[in-house]
Amino acid sequence: MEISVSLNPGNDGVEAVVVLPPGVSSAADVIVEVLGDDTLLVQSPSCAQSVQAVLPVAVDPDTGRVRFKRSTGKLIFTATARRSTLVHPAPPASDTESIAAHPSHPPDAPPPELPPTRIESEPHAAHCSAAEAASPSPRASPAVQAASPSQPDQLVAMTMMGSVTPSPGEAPAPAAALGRATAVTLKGEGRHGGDGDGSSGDGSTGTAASQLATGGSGFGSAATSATSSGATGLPSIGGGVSCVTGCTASAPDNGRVTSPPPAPCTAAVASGADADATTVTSTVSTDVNGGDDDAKLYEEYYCDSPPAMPPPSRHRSEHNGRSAVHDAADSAAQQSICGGGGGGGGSGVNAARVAAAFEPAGGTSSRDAGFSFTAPDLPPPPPLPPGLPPVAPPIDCRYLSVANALRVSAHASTAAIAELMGIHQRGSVAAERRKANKVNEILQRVADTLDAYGYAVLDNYISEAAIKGARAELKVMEPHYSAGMIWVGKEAEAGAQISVSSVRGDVVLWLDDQALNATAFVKDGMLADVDELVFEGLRTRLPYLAGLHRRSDAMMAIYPGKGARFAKHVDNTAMDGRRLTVLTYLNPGWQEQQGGALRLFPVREGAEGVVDVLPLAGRVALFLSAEVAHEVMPAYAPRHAVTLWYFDAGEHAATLTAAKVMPGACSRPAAQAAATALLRDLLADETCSGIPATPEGCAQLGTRVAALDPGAKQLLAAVLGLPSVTALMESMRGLTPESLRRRREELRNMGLGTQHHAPDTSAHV
Ligand SMILES: O=C(O)CCC(=O)C(=O)O
Ligand SMILES: [Fe+2]
Repeated sequence: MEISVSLNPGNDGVEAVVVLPPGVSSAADVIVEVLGDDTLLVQSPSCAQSVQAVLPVAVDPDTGRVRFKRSTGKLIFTATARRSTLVHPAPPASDTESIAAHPSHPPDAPPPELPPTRIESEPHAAHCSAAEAASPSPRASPAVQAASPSQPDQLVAMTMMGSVTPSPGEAPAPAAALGRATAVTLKGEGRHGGDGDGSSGDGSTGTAASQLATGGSGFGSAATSATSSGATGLPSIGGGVSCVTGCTASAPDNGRVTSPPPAPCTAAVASGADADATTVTSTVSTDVNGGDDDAKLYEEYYCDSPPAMPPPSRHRSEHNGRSAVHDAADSAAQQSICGGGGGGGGSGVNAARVAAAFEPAGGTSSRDAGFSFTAPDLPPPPPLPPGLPPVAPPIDCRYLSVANALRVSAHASTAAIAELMGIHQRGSVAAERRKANKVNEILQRVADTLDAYGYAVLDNYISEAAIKGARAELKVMEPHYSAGMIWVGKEAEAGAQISVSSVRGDVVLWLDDQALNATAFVKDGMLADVDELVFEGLRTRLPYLAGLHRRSDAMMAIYPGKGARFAKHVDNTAMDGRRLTVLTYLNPGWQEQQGGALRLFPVREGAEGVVDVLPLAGRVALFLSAEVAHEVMPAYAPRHAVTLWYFDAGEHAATLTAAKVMPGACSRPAAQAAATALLRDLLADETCSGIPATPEGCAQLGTRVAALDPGAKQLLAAVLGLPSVTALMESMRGLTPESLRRRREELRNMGLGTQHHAPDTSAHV
């Protein structure tokens, strides 16, 4: 007999009844985890079985509880629903021209009706019947309760590496000033070497920044005000990370409204334990990921990524000794934590811990009871204008896509459709006017949406042909992708650049304009259209975008699946010039159960506080870089996206000027490597760090820190948010086993790292 799981959705969460196979007689022999927030993983190492079941509501993994009912021999897992709102694709525009471009939506088919807080979903292509049976209909989907505002959120300071593309006529930034660690660009020698080290003394601006401090429990007992990381002082892309407690508290409780979550396709209806519950059974854990290519990519870049199957909960090892399966999983987890060898800068850093070395100093925002989302100098965002739905309806931009297609040859097939649609009638004044009006109307809707909500979702903006072509072009470049880098440190120049896959699990490739010339679909079919949208469509319509003058290089990103994610962050907390973040998704056939949603945390009063945006092919998501916190939910299939940031001329110029006048701290590669290696050991799990939380361990740590060269010490101090090397040495002297342990525990509790998705199993009986 196999493990089977019956799912019982309730109004405020879900209950899963797990029927154990014979021989498994205690909860202690079973490991229950939540993957992402909607997949339950039940493992029985003793009988080498595991089952995944897609939960009918997204749950908050931290609320998960497992009870064992001796009377029935069943495990009962319960978790509270997470409140978020999934953005479903925009329905096709109802105008006949757009409809004509949708062979699947004949002109006489009425567009689906829109409920106030969401967009009706187009039916999923391939639902398993089990899923259908197991899940309530979207309309019947229960409203779920608000995420607990008391739940601690995380604050991480990190900055993504990046680069900017100068405007035409503008001199490119000097290579050293770019400060990229492993940003790889296919072309452009000199500017885009693999190790831009930023060592030439470009400093960080120290301009507006979130107040971060180390807190009192570990290193640096004196809370220090440290400047949030960012690409301050650099044309490289920065992004401080602020996660905010209570960000959803004021939003109306509209619930997460989703389509029926399809079960993994190996699921089958089984006669379950409880007659009144639908049972979803599967014999093995399923992996919706793609094929060998992805596995290879994963292996190549993700030796420290969360494993496909999260490590077993701590409960088991604490109470029940170890089993072979557990050992294997743990060793995978440890590998994920410890990563490869020393050196620093490599993928072996337990960066979740490193990144989490920052703690919130406390409330700094007048707007929120918790922490500041935004750069402090920004005015509070305006409330949502009355009468608008709490979630910005996605805007169907197929018409724009087709109109854009007329400009470029890459769109041959959509251009043909345009011809058919009658908008490509050269010489017809009426047609041109009609087209211009229509384009204007859609662009205005985009601008109004962005203005009202701080974000906008555009569906079908990039044509299928362009997506297909771009994917083919990018496939060729895949060997050049490398792990996404983040800055960890109070100042971009003083922090370490490390690969932190548990925080940022993508691999990226930066394409500057020169490299883009080697592409057709990416450049002309995609990015030209996005530039057009921003510079022509939005810059003229929104006053605070009027200063947009250039954009970053294109950051092509792949999340290889296996739970790769990007932790919650705000792109620009350091006033580095970035005003608008634009994401383009390239994932045909993306399914909800594959995860990978862009989760937005808009802060407009009256708007829904959490919105999930699936990375659907052709979809473009825009948001204000300094306002909207966001994260990429764990992706269980390869997820392709392009990120562009658009810079405000004034803010950007100030950043660049400051970079020139403020010589930075040391970021020489050797110092960085040494600091990063120590950080890894310092913050990694005790089991693999080699620095136990004992008096000897603390002493050892102190000795190692003392032995670092001054540059490395300076980096370490910066990364830990300490004001000086002296403060670092003091904090080492004051370190106790208890404070070291506590710090590590805090890091775990911050939700980063391998324990993130583990429900609390302490209620085992
Ligand atoms: O890929 C996404 O949806 C978001 C990526 C992101 O947050 C970033 O690149 O800063
Ligand atoms: Fe971001």
